[in-house]
Amino acid sequence: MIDISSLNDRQIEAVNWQDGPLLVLAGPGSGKTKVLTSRIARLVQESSTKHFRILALTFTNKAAAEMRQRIELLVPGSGNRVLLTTFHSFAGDVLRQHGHLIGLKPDFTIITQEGERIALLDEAIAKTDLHTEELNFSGERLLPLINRMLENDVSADSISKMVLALPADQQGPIQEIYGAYRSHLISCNSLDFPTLIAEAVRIFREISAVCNQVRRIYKFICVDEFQDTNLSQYHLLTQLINQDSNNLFVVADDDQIIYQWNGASPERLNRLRSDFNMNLVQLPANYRCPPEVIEIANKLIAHNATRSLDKQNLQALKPVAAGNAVRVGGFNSLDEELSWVASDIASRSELERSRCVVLARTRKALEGALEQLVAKGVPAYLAMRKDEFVSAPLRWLHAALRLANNPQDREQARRLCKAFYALEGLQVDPANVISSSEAFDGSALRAFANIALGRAEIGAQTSVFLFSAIPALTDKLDFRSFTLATFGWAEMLQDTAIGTDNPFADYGTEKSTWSELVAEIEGQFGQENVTLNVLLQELDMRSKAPSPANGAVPCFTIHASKGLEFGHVYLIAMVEDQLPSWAAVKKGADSREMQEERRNCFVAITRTEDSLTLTYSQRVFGWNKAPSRFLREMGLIN
Ligand SMILES: Nc1ncnc2c1ncn2[C@@H]1O[C@H](COP(=O)(O)OP(=O)(O)OP(=O)(O)O)[C@@H](O)[C@H]1O
Repeated sequence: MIDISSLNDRQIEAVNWQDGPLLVLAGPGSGKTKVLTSRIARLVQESSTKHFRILALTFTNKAAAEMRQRIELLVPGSGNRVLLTTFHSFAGDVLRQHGHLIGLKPDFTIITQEGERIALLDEAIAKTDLHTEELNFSGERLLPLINRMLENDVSADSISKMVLALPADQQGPIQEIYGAYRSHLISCNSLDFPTLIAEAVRIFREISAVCNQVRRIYKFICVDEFQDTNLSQYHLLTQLINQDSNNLFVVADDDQIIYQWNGASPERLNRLRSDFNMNLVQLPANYRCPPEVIEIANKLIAHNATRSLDKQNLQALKPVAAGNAVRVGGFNSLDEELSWVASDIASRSELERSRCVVLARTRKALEGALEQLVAKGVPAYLAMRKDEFVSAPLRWLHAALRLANNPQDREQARRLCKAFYALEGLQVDPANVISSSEAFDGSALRAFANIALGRAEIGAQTSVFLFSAIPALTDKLDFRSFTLATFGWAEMLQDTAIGTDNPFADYGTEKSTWSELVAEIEGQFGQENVTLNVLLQELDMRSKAPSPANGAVPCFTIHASKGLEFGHVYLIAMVEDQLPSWAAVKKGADSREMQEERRNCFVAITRTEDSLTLTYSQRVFGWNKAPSRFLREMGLIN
């Protein structure tokens, strides 16, 4: 039996929820993750003789990995009964299995770079007969609109309504370009993040056999952080629900919607409640924050008009501790402010320092904070997504694997040759690689090896490596042996490397990141199910940023801090035009944008376990700024 004795009554009610739809409307720090993982563990344990599976959808790989670990601890060996994954990864899985029904091959490529998406959109526009010069259309100009259409799951049926807001002469062309972009991606066997979801929805909608199969397998569906779903993700979810049982368990907090710009919306929660007639359990008890923080959080969020009408106030369960749990500091300039913050963090013991975080609405303010921390000898880092590896050995490995998977990929041939030059100092022309690949059954990778091996300047170690590893990879697609062989080769080159241009900078860190990511993917799918395609697609969905050094102080945007908790929170640059943002201030006090900014502030302050420090300055980036209106709304300044 799962031990739920430490849970409160409402948490227990949610954990023991059996069939039918339930919305767990819960504030920050109320144990949402605990409830979700305990319920899944209980369902698995109580149905050990059954074969159905449970699907749990999250928004980040990190959240999915953490929950998988927690469930594994509660019910060891539960991996084959539970699929804990992100919306995008789930859609990728569906498309690998069923994408052939819409003309997609299982080894499709995921496009993560904005520039590549723009180029594909330009190609799609060129394929139409439209005179786009007159309309001043380009991929760069249209991509944001196409994104919005994809986030809103615009289909062939609904598109004419969606484009009504555009000038009359643009409506027809935009409809055509939207269709052309989706078809072009499929003809290139490529998808970007929004089309991953959109094409999975299309399969479910158009091919009922697929939809029914998925509904039969997944008897229970759970969603974490539902408030972040855009319409397209919502449609994906609704297709999965078996209408007879409606076993949908959703955890959400409408006060933590901070992805409105990405298609999330406060109305979606209301729609869910009416579409599925959801039962409701609220978790207002907060185990994380000091009562002083809860008091200001309640005051702040009460100013938002679009909350669920029946939403209960947060209740503080932590006792009041000695000392000030909330501090406010006003300064003359941002430099002075950040210098004070860095000194305050530096003055803490090593242990307490490692429990600190610096939060800001924008990266620019965080860069200043990082500089000040480092100057005061405090190890710190800026969290950011890293889409591609940068060290030459990892770039070479990644390009080689991508080329093995997609033998005629010109871009990967170019990257392979570039990384090879950095490592071996030998120039191979990518155009030559592609044009000579016909003689190697279309394999650009074998053509590359043939050209490189024919060059007199090639080193003996590289020769041996290419001669044995490339055919082994292209024949069996065994990425594990190839990875080991590549690391071995790279390390031999590293030992003899000379010169100042170091192609091995970051190699050690990136090698560890590679291994961690592969282990995470194998943990999600089971080692035997991770083929080369699965590996590459899942790698594309993950950040390649290294794990931070132990004890280093994170400098996070508020968005990056979502779902996390920290001993001491420093929320900096609390001025108008930063938090709230300039765009929200321009839209006005009652705008949707201003409410989203208020939720940003709410998310930031509720990360606090022990102490919260809010700082602002008169001069920020050279401009005079007023203190944030949120400080007043929280009752912290007059
Ligand atoms: N019944 C409980 N008794 C004691 N501590 C609890 C209980 N439930 C949750 N907690 C603690 O409260 C903290 C917050 O829990 P959790 O991380 O699950 O919050 P959350 O609701 O997912 O928060 P957020 O919305 O901010 O991401 C954790 O440290 C957790 O251990």
